Amino acid sequence: MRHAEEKKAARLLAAKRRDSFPEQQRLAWSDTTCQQTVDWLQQRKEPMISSMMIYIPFRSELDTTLLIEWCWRNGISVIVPRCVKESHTMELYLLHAWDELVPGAYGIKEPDPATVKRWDLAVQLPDIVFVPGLAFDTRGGRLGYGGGYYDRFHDQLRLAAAEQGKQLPLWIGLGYEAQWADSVPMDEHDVAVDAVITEHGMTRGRAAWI
Ligand SMILES: Nc1nc2c(c(=O)[nH]1)N(C=O)[C@@H](CNc1ccc(C(=O)N[C@@H](CCC(=O)O)C(=O)O)cc1)CN2
Ligand SMILES: Nc1ncnc2c1ncn2[C@@H]1O[C@H](COP(=O)(O)OP(=O)(O)OP(=O)(O)O)[C@@H](O)[C@H]1O
Repeated sequence: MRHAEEKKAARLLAAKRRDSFPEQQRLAWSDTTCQQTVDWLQQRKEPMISSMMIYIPFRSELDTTLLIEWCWRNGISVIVPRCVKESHTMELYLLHAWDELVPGAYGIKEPDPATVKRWDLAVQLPDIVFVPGLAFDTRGGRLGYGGGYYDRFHDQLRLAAAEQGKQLPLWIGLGYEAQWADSVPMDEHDVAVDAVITEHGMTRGRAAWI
């Protein structure tokens, strides 16, 4: 990986910065960002989405609670990942309620695999994937925790989309304004986000058409 050391340093800085904001401030930004996302979804001309994949926040990440609850109220399927540490891959589940979550890898809450229904990518792709990040740049660069989970997951999506003759889901970062970086180091395997939504609204990366 060309940028391994540079990314490691950038991760430490970005995590420290994100952690430095008081929780109440982060929650207020999170709620506004969720509302910005709902506004964007509602003004889109294309057919209404029927499913989205979204992360359950941990550490000081942008809190997705309001967006998830809005989806539940509006009949949109909420697909949540579960980390498989051994392979650094993610399994998907269809989440209906908060009590379906249990503590998982890295302390991230995840769907209880014993009781929650699996979501099969070979049957249906999510319309949108909302991705977490430590930092973003305006060209779509995204800095993750370094597990390669979302990059590997994107490979799976590409395969499933090709098999089904479908378009790839929109790949959208959620974060605070304070998480913008001048330039995030990107390696060959890194997938750029189509857009980033913050408390100030949506910034399109390469995808001006969204
Ligand atoms: N909410 C959420 N879920 C997510 C992610 C995420 O960023 N946010 N991930 C996005 O990919 C994956 C989890 N990735 C993770 C990768 C590493 C560490 C972690 O604790 N790393 C150590 C350093 C490890 C090392 O370098 O030895 C650390 O940060 O202390 C946590 C999560 C999948 N699920
Ligand atoms: N598509 C892939 N297939 C195989 N290995 C990959 C893939 N993408 C990333 N990796 C490996 O995963 C490791 C972490 O990559 P990277 O630092 O880009 O993660 P990240 O994007 O910060 O993390 P995440 O996607 O989990 O948020 C690297 O060792 C990289 O080589």
